[in-house]
Amino acid sequence: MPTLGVNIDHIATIRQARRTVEPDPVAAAVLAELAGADGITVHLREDRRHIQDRDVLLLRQTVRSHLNLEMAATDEMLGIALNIKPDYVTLVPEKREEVTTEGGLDIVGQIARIGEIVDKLQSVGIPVSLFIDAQPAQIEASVKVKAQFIELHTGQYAEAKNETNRQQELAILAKGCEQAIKAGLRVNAGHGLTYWNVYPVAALPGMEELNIGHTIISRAALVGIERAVREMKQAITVNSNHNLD
Ligand SMILES: CC(=O)[C@@H](O)[C@H](O)COP(=O)(O)O
Ligand SMILES: NCC(=O)COP(=O)(O)O
Repeated sequence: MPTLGVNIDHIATIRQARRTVEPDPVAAAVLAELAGADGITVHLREDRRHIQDRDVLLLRQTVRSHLNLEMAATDEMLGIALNIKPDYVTLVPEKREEVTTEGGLDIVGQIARIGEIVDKLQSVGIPVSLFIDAQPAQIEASVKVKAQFIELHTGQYAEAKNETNRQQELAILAKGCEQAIKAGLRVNAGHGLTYWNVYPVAALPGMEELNIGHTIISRAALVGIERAVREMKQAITVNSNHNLD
């Protein structure tokens, strides 16, 4: 069964909604690791809508499992990655206007540029994963640029409108996973996975790691609300510094 990389972007989304200091993704990463996360994933977007540079710097020092830095294939991000040296980098496509990552990275269409970035990162010992759709040509191109990993974009599977469509998307992922492993790539997957749809993807032969964020942070907000309200009632009633852990 694959390991779990917990994406903590949406802890930062809540913080940035108020431009304040809580909740801190660095603290969330510690708690996620204590709960069994095998890795921590953050997406440092060019528009800095959630994760900030400060977060990545601190996470580099505090993460005890492995830190996966998702980033666009730009010179700015390359500079940050070379400086911070995460445990691995996942190159992802990015559009300012999108609500979340909409598709896989087009390796075929920018093979020279991606190859150059993969080389630069790997020359200083940073393994690279490419976030792609499970299309044969994109997988072949990922082999050509010598990436170690791909991360299969599971968004279309997650958004399937009915069971037939879901099975079709799962079959595409299964085929892609098999093709990639045969070609020597290591395979991760993620995007839009939830408690309800994760198992069939986790069960794909050879799948190494699933990166999951939004559904975990959503659930954390709900399962944590009872305690949070109780603690606020306590803080209102007792005139002392509330000792939150
Ligand atoms: C590439 C990818 O799938 C993740 O980056 C995920 O989408 C989280 O990033 P956002 O929360 O910014 O969409
Ligand atoms: N690369 C996918 C990821 O990190 C998490 O995506 P999501 O679970 O927040 O959709």
